[in-house]
Amino acid sequence: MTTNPAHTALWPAPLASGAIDATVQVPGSKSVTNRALVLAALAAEPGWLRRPLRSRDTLLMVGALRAMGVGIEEGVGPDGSGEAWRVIPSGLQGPATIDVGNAGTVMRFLPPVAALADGPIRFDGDPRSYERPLHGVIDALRALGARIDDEGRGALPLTVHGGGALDGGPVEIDASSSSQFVSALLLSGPRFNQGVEVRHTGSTLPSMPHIRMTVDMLRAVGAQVDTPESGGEANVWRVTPGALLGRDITIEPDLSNAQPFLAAALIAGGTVTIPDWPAHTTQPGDALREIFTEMGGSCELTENGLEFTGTGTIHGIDVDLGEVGELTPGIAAVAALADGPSTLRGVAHLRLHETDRLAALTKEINELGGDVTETADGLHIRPRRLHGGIFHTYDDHRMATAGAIIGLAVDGVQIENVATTAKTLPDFPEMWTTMLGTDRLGTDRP
Ligand SMILES: O=C(O)C1=C[C@@H](OP(=O)(O)O)[C@@H](O)[C@H](O)C1
Ligand SMILES: C=C(OP(=O)(O)O)C(=O)O
Repeated sequence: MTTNPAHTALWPAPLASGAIDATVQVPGSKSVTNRALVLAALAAEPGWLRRPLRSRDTLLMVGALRAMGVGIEEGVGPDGSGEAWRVIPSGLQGPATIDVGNAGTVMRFLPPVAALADGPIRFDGDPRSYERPLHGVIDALRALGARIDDEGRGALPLTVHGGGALDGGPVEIDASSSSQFVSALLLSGPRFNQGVEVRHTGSTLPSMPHIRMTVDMLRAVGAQVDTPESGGEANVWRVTPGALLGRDITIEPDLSNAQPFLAAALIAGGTVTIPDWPAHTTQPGDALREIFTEMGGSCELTENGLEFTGTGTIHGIDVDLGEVGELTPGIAAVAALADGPSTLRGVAHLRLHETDRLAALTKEINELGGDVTETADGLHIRPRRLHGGIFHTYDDHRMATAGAIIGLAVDGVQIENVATTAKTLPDFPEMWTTMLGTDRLGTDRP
């Protein structure tokens, strides 16, 4: 949880001056875009991604796949509508160097792809990427036949010495620190000689919706995925070897990135509409409909999208966020403004996200006068009257949006390095001020 001295620019978070009435078009999902890119790159024929997210994490994925020889071209979709990427798979080649930035999806989903390449693929990234768990992917790939040189670190930086193919087969992993270990092995599984059977052996498994997203998206491109022992929640996934189809897919809006805008209606009152909210989705952000309703809002899925209405009165909540961990910073920010205490549970693994999110939220909310304590697996938040001050973000996009949420109700909040939102939502500051009808200084537009 270190502050990057290069990123000390301060952004005055605008106060909400009244009830909000806005429609906010949220760009594509990071998680869906990066899975779609990997699956298209591994397919046996070209495919299309329409309305992909263009942000740091997805452009890193594009750059990495291109470095291994995959063609990714700008274009319009086959029906002529919307911006799109055309992905043209090819024999994966090294040598190549891949910058993972601080993208969990890139650092975890691509080593299995690299194991299928011909030649060495070097992985490096931001300093924080060295600290994020990767051992589950490294150990599993070795067990499945890959050669990886990590100089004993069990983490980045490392080199995967791709042999052009991988045996695959059964493998056990402990994915309690990140569901992305499971997703990573499943996504490339159809291309392993024997497919893959992943058994999770740890006691907890976060972010199940993201694993369901992986399974659904694999099936949508023709892969066979079975969950043999799924009496309760699945902990074994079997992927049969086989060719993947090149599809034409439209990326759903990022529902986790819709969070700050929905939160704005909750805090300021009024209605925020998010067009194209999917009726059925594996995205964890869909849980916001229930969570933010319990916290005082109401919502309706209409032909315009999700219409979410708040009154300005916010209730505390006691909730297990283990399945939807990436929503925690935004929920914590709203909870700090509620009329009663909140307990957020099931998210110990957030200590190893972009930053230690439990420590960062505690410190930053408390520095504004709040009363947050860390628990073994989450946060207790007792709302207090907050005051202005600098809200540090630790290179974490969701810390920046959490600070902006608090700034709606608290005068004088300044977000350090709001540009870190570029990880998944590069236009956040402009989208935010447009929604509020204010300019950068928080003054009303004529
Ligand atoms: O697979 C994915 O796209 C993601 C899985 C989750 O990771 P963890 O299981 O590591 O929390 C989530 O927090 C992350 O933002 C995206
Ligand atoms: C945890 C997150 O990202 P990553 O994909 O880098 O794990 C996140 O976006 O909240």
